[in-house]
Amino acid sequence: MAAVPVIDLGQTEDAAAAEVRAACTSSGFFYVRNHGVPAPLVEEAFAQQRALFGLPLEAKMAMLQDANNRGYTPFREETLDPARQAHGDTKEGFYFGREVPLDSPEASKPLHGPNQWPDPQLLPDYRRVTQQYFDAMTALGMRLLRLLALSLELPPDYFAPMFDAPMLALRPLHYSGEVSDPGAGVFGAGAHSDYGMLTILATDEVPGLQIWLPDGGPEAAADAGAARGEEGVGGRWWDVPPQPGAFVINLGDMLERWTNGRYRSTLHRVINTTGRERYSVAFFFEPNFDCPVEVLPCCTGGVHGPPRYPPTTAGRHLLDKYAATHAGYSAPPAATTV
Ligand SMILES: O=C(O)CCC(=O)C(=O)O
Ligand SMILES: [Fe+2]
Repeated sequence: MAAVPVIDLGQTEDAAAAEVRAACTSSGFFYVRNHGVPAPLVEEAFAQQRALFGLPLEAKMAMLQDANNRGYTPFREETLDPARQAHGDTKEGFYFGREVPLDSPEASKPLHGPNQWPDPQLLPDYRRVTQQYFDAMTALGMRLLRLLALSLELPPDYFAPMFDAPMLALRPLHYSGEVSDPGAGVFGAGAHSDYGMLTILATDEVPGLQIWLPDGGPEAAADAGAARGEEGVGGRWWDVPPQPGAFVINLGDMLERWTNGRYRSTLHRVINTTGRERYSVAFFFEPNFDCPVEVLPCCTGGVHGPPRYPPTTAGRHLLDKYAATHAGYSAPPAATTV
């Protein structure tokens, strides 16, 4: 079993779903190819992100991350693994969400609102290209939802109504050339698991992404069932090398919770071993803010055991996670969001 298998989305949904199930219950990461997102669109989107990060610092600081989690996060602002990091991640990033106009009723929900787009005089094509890429990621996310549902032996459209007003975040990232030093607590991105349901990641050709798997690799992870490995104990970091033309898909904590731990939200990190700068674009694909997240009936009882998590909502789950890792962010109290 490859640590991170490549799944061909050109095959039948049933065949792809079987491979998705194997990946989700073992490493929690897989690549997809034949995904239908045109290569020139990915290239254009990367060119626009490079231009965005190339703007003067004042222009980026003018777009600083707002209360809805949209905008710029400077170098070292985010500390994904506070216990092991000497300082924040050696990366800068932006968040762009689903565009929600201020006069829309949705704008009153936390994490919803208008985006902070760069000045069109500086980057005339940025918004058009990035929105097109965002829409392509959304469509791919909807396809992956069908495979996930089938992989859990649910009807293929099971999750669709939970994604009719989804929380979506495109996150271009730029890692500096600073070489990481794990022993000294210096990381491109500290070890973390993603918060939400699904992440669709595109990277450039510079390596750096790693996942934590127990000794014995993905088979051992599958055998461990819902038990989560702990960094430093009985496992090691495995490289997830760039694969031209493919996206890296991984599962987040919300899906792990929904599946009662059957599907894995795997610890991962980015280290710089080359001294080169690196660009990646993550897309976080999450359900409607009010969507209940409660252990699925197919993942409890019998061998799956009783529910390990109390019910929550997608919005509450994300707000709690953001508050734990962003220096400048504090979640509104629970009473205002559920
Ligand atoms: O840049 C990467 O390869 C990974 C980024 C990541 O893990 C994240 O943004 O959650
Ligand atoms: Fe991540």
